[in-house]
Amino acid sequence: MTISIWRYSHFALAISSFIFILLATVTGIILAFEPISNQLKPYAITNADDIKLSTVISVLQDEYDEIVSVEVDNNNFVKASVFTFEGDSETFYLDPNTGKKLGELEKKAPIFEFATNLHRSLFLKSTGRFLVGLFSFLLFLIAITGIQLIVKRQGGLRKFFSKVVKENFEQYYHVVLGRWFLVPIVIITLTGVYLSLEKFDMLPASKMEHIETVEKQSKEKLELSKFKIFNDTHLDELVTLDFPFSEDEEDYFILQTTSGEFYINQYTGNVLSEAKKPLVSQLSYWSLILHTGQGSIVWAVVLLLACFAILFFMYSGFAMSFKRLAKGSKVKNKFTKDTAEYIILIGSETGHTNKFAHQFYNALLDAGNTVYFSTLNQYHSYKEAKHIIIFTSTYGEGEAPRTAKSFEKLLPTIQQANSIKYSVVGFGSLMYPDYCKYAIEVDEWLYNHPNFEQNLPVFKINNQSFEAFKNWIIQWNEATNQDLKVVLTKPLVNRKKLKSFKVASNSGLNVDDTFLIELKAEKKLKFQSGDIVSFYPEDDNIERQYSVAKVDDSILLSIKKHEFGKCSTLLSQLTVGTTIKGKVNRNLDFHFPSYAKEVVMIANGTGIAPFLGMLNETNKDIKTHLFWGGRTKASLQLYASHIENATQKSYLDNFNVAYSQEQETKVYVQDSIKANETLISNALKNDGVIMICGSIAMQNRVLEVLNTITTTILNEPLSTFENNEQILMDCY
Ligand SMILES: Cc1cc2nc3c(=O)[nH]c(=O)nc-3n(C[C@H](O)[C@H](O)[C@H](O)COP(=O)(O)O)c2cc1C
Repeated sequence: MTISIWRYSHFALAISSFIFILLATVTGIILAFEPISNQLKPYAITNADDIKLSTVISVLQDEYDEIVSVEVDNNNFVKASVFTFEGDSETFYLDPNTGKKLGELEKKAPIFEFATNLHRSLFLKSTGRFLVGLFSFLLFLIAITGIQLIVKRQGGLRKFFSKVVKENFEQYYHVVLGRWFLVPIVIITLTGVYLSLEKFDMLPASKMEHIETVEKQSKEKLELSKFKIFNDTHLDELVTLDFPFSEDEEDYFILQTTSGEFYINQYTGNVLSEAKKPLVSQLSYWSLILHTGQGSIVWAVVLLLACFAILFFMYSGFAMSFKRLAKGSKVKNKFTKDTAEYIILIGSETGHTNKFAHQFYNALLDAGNTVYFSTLNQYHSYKEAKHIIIFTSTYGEGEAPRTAKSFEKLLPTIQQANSIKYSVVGFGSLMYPDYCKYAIEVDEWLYNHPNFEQNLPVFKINNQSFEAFKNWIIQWNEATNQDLKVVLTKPLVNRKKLKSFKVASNSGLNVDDTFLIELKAEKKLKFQSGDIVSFYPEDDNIERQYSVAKVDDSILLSIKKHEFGKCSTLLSQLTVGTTIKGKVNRNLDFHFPSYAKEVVMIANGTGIAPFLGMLNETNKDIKTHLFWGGRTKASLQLYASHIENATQKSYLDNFNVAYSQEQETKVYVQDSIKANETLISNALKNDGVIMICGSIAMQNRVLEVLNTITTTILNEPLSTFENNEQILMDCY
């Protein structure tokens, strides 16, 4: 079954049972507090498996004239019905070790009474009970379809618990919490269904069949505390013990335990007859315990958390669906398919690709072009088209996403009037072995099709990176001689929340127009190398981010000044003592992995910045390698002192530099990586971590080389190590 069918089923089930599940969950939250509060009361016994029934009987015999019954309820409270020496009849909770009364029997609190009725039957008697059973079953199906969705998303059952790609808050925690709470939710729902079936007598008959036992030889009268069965039974097994009604030998003890029922001679202690609890009753008992959390504070807390998780799933599920609909691929086309020169076709499963395609569509329109926007499923003939631009994600295991499923069949059946230039942009994730596979296939089909001519090679974008998208726009502009602009629309920053940073040093520009600037936060600030600092120049308020190195509690940034770059120009001109406002965001995915035995850092240009700080965080026991690519020897001067310092302290074991302009044959950082394939494969094999920081173009080249190394030397695709969190990236 394809992922869309699972998603639709999951969504349809959730929609159809929303109100009932909401009611059941809210009342479930209230009810989870009942066993918790019960377990905090002094009546609950914690060491029931240590206390023998015979002990309880002896202490009760000392304290009272006559015992009628002893009972342990589902809360682990021990109850006794007795006659006192004064002739009064009493029933109370007792301390099983002393026989002393601990308190009167308590009635269920009205709030729990109310919540129980609502939870069990919605105050609708049998109809309500039926509905609750039905919706419990639907919730079970939602959980099962959810498991299937996670398996598909993670790329197989084996990767069920591997790293989850974070697309947004709702999606991330829907999956993460889903993985942790699926088991409790399946248990809650199955036990709920079972209890409903029981109420409707839909379970097989469960009468206990007594079998008389051959009476033991001994007819000797024994004290109760010497009865073997009372010594063998502990309180964790006891349900009730009813004492004989009279002293007549025909009257006997009736002992009910969690496993069965026994009739016991009141003088000899011999078992007269016994019956095993049928499986159906045992399942009913465990269903009740597991569904209500009675008797266990830990399980009751798990149930409580599972109820909160269900509420979160409802919120996040609807939020995701709403966002997906809002991101819909519909655009009000200004031009028809036969009048537009530019045709944008998208393939998307969950709508993330659409925002990039919309930006490109608007940029083309703003530049005065005629554009038509549609999906790959609606591929047609286009009379005036000169360019087709395809934006498509990859789903399942390298398959077409939902809005591209029919494209492969349609393509050979439709003839275009003119030769059309095409460009394919693939959206995918390096966490999957078939990275952007569908986009690559589309590119191949068009390449081999007589109507099409390649304008740009297929371009792959990892995890919806906007920086990578901007890089593709640059390539597009160069290839088509255009100047399209795309901006990532971000909410405006609240300037009052920004922090002040004072410039402690500024190296000035080097031969590559690059500089190092050191900033000190004016107020105390917690940060680490690899975190991100953002600045918002006042004239456009657009966010600019830089990767941070922490050196002596200062923020060290390495920045390239761009000719028309507002922020890089502003920063390059800051003198010592002046201040700038910004904020630091934690970037937990790119912190130094101090748990690893070996770390390989790979960077080009200013991407070296976070590593300059991390070289202070490593130690002699962690093998640390740095691969850096720059233009010339002079480019390295800016960082030389930091690298020498780390080498002297033995924090850096090996520094490998690749210059692209120093000699005739250009050497790039990916070439150094290729030349050191044994070092790289050994590091990965020994659970080492590879960190990559720098340009997207460098990242793509390096990843290709790494993939070749892992597949040829280690027989594993790079995605295996990516899933293992052994590849950390921060590229722009
Ligand atoms: C269940 C699932 C399967 C995926 N399979 C792949 C895959 O095989 N190859 C890949 O490169 N990306 C894969 N991805 C990542 C998506 O292609 C990526 O997140 C993309 O940006 C989603 O865009 P869309 O929402 O427009 O479909 C998968 C994502 C999910 C959730």
